[in-house]
Amino acid sequence: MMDEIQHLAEIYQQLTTDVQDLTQKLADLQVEGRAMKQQLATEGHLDLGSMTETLDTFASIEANNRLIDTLNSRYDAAVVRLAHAQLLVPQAYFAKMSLDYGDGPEAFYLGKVGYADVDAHDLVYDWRAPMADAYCANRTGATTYAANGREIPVEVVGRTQFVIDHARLIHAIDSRNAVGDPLLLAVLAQDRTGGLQEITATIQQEQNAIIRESQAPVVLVDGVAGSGKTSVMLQRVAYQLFQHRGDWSADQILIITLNPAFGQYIKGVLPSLGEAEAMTVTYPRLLNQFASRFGLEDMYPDDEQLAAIDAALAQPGKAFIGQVGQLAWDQSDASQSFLLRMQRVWRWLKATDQIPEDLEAWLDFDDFAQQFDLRKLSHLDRLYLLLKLTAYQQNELKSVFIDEAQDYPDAMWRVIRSIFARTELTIVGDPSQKLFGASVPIADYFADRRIVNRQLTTSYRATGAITATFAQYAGPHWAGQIKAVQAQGMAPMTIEPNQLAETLADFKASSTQSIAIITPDATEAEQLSQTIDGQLLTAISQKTVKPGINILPLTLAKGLEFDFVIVWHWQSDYYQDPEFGDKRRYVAASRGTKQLVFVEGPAGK
Ligand SMILES: Nc1ncnc2c1ncn2[C@@H]1O[C@H](COP(=O)(O)OP(=O)(O)OP(=O)(O)O)[C@@H](O)[C@H]1O
Repeated sequence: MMDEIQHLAEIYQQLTTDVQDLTQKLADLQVEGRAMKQQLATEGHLDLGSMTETLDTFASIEANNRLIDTLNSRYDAAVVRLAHAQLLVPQAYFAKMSLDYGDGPEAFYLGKVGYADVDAHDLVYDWRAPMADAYCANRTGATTYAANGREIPVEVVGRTQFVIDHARLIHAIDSRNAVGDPLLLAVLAQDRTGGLQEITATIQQEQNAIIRESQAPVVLVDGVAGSGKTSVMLQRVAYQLFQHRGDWSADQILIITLNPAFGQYIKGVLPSLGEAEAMTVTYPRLLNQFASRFGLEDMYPDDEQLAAIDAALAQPGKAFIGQVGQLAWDQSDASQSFLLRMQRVWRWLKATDQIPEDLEAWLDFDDFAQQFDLRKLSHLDRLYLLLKLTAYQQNELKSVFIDEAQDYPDAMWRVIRSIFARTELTIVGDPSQKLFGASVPIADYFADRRIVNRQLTTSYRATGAITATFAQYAGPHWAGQIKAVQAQGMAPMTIEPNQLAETLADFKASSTQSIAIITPDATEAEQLSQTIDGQLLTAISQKTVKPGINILPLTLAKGLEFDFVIVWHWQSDYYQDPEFGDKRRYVAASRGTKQLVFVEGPAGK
């Protein structure tokens, strides 16, 4: 322990000194940059007299450009180094691995980002580095890890977890002697302040496998409530950015979320991992972004017949539906599908520079509908048809992440499959949390791509008692499989509506704890907010969950979590629905981490 206290003191000292030095260095580089620009401006006349002078002038411009480039890259490197040092100051590392590559044990400290001293000696290793896999995968003894396509043999001799607060070493836990995972339990017992937190220091083995999955372009994760699906998804974003550093940037990653409130809830996780925020978008918004590219108007995601359009496109080609390209159509193979023939026309139009200005005016949508016995095409139908016929793909995005996958309709998967045909996809969901609509077999949409399926069955979020309660409603998909890691805690209670105020007072929640009152719908949330002093969250507001009381409908509470959860009108028709009742109860009861209260009613039911 003394050695570790000493080691931390040295690293902490180095980090804090570096923060000061780098801050100064950046200021100096800025001054130097300004001075250089001024100098170049005064020297910058072009001497284009004789041939030799011209060459000299060009050579000196070249040399100056190189100077500016060097200065810029020194500046950029200092910015990154400063950001990393600042990120590590509060917690320089969270674990130590002793690895033996054949010549005795060597210590490797793992942190949120890697950090080296000026002589390039690694002080802290990035948790995403290949050898850190042996730690995150919880391996001991002789093992291997993959690096640069090779399997590296190594013996994991020791593993220590640390709880660190700046220069203070609070705990050092030797994982070989520890019972369970004390650090995980300590982290899970913390208050929920409103936003999701990164989980780097306590990533579990089955989660690590998903975060680091690199074999297949499509990863489908099916996980019980509170199993860390969203957390794993965000850690995987950070992992992919690290794997492809220098190649991918955060703006090439897209996260599709069910609602804007959820986008707010996950905001901040990636920056806390030292990465830039990824883009988040809801499905309707994504559709509208594509629509505007094709000059189409507002999309209504529900107004569609995409399955029928796909079926029509697969049929042999009938009559041509475009204003230009008749010749290419006539020359195409009539035994081929309508889709292939139209795509051929499109390629020909492109090759001959005849792409019509207004794509919508190019195609006769009514003709198409009539040929294949379809209803009049909606805006979304038209967009989809245009996407398919022009073989449009969004290749600027490298990786797309979809959370709460079970809640998206068939049409969304058809669009996603089509536009992201070459993009990596990570899709996470829980079939038992489906609150509405027909269930869709997601894997079927990606049958032509390599898919890896993974399951998460341990629930981390809640106490044992809460987990056992929501597990009752988990349905056949998870029957008997849900495991809890936390202690039993308090049994859920049931109260009368008139006991609500008193129950809220009893919580004595601290200022960092969050309470949710979950209602069947937005109207009831609004009504309750008139008598209860709390923040109202509705589908249209983009507010974030806050410490204190939040009043919100179940559809918005999805994916979020709170210290205390009160489920309002537990006996309403909404929760008794023969098809979705259990699923709604499962989602509602799985939102709380510490305490769960059911409010009876409405009266008479
Ligand atoms: N390995 C871990 N270490 C620490 N905390 C974890 C870990 N895994 C999950 N958690 C915590 O458990 C809670 C649930 O995680 P998360 O919200 O990611 O689960 P989920 O599967 O997306 O849940 P749901 O489907 O119910 O919305 C979060 O508070 C998260 O921080």
